[in-house]
Amino acid sequence: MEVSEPRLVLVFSGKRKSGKDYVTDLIQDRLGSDVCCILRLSGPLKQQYAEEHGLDLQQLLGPGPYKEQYRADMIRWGETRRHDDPGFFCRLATREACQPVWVVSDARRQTDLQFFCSEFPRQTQSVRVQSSEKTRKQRGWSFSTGVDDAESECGLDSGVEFDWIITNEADAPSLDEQLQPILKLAEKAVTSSRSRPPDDPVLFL
Ligand SMILES: Nc1ncnc2c1ncn2[C@@H]1O[C@H](COP(=O)(O)OP(=O)(O)OP(=O)(O)O)[C@@H](O)[C@H]1O
Ligand SMILES: C[C@@](O)(CCOP(=O)(O)O)CC(=O)O
Repeated sequence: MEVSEPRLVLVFSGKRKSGKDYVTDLIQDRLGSDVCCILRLSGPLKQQYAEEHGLDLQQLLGPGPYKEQYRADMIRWGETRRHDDPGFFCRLATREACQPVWVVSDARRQTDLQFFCSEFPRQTQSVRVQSSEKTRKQRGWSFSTGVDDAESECGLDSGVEFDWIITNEADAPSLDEQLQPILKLAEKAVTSSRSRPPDDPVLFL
């Protein structure tokens, strides 16, 4: 299914090891990859960084400890590119997206959210994934100065009224239950995209 403009853009943010990738993978699994794509703003950043530094891109993209050795430097490297053009990685990450539902897995800065809100004001919904420090530690997180106290991790801690908050904890309601309203919204967006011409943007929210 190909559309020229997304019908729904779900912009996710959350602290390291809150489970952004886990939750966004679940959404794609429930909706199917023909209608839902996952867009990682860090994807093109890591790709260029890996090429310039001779690193293993697959490991940089994965959940393991490899990427953590390079995180502080990747943040600095990305910020020099964002300095002149805050939408640089947002544009690169979205350029080949063709499904009606876009799931952006890793917004970190106000400028990331502003990009989608200004490009797709009617379709964009912000989603925060939250987990306790205890749970994040169990998933491998530990505080790192220069990372966990920097904009990359704290840029969306305040000043945003999220449309949805997902609590990714063992004792919270199941993710399927918490994601129900978002999945319904996505299904509605997909249904409306089937009944309208592809380039007719739709106000469905
Ligand atoms: N609800 C869950 N049940 C089981 N495992 C989970 C759950 N949520 C997250 N995890 C696991 O915790 C680890 C961290 O999750 P994930 O990679 O999704 O976090 P993230 O917020 O994308 O982290 P980062 O940005 O720091 O890489 C992964 O190994 C993931 O499989
Ligand atoms: C360098 C950076 O893109 C790393 C993101 O890695 P991850 O999404 O946590 O796997 C963070 C940033 O851009 O500030």
